[in-house]
Amino acid sequence: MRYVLEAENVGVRFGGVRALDGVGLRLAPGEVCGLIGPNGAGKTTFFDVLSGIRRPDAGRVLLYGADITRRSPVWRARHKMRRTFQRQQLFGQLTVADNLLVAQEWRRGGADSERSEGLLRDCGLDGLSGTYAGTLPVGRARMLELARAAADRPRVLLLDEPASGMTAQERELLAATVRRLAEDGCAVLLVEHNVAFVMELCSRVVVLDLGSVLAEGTPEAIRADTRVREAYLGTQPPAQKSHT
Ligand SMILES: Nc1ncnc2c1ncn2[C@@H]1O[C@H](COP(=O)(O)OP(=O)(O)OP(=O)(O)O)[C@@H](O)[C@H]1O
Repeated sequence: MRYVLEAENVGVRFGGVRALDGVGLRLAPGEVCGLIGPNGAGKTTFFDVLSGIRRPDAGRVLLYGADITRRSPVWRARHKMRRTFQRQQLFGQLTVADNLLVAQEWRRGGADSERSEGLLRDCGLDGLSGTYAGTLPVGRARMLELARAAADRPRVLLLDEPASGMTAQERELLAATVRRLAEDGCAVLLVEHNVAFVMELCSRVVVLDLGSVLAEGTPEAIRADTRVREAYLGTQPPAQKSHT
């Protein structure tokens, strides 16, 4: 099996805090993998390491088997890795269509209007291409972030809380779009507090706790894992209604 993205033994310290300690993860092409865990487990720090925003104190990150640990976020983006953030990072003063155009043209790749139109349709944004991104309601803005991240046909997508602030209907659209991207071969890793959403969408789930991988497996195996229930799932609100 040739993995798209691999993390080996990743460690990050903030002073005396071990944010990550010996974390490993492998993503296969076309896989949708969920990363869950309690607040402070290290999920965002791990995303920062994978996307090149933070250099780990230990361990390596590999893209198609090549060590990219010291490569910049821009280098990674050029090599088809894309990430979204917990906080929205859209160009609010540009239209929906121009947000996608920028995502395609920044590396002088040229516009791919067919791709843009397809994504806008998939993301429920057709008809809004002339709208300023800054005026979109939160769920739509999140979908635009996904569309923008996907505009340049990434091989790896790292999505940080993509469903937060979305209605149930928007979450369905999000799930369908992520599935479609994965069917095209893109490997997707998503951090998400809405566990029901993760369990529904992902074929594999990794649980981080206190900076280490506590468990990894199918959604069924993770739900049944006593350690996961004790560390995390037991503390989840019933049916994750807090994120509707
Ligand atoms: N810049 C920083 N300086 C110091 N400590 C930090 C920094 N960033 C994160 N930490 C600490 O590292 C640990 C992991 O934090 P991180 O934000 O990665 O967790 P998380 O799983 O993403 O949490 P959340 O679900 O709340 O977003 C926590 O103990 C946090 O307090």
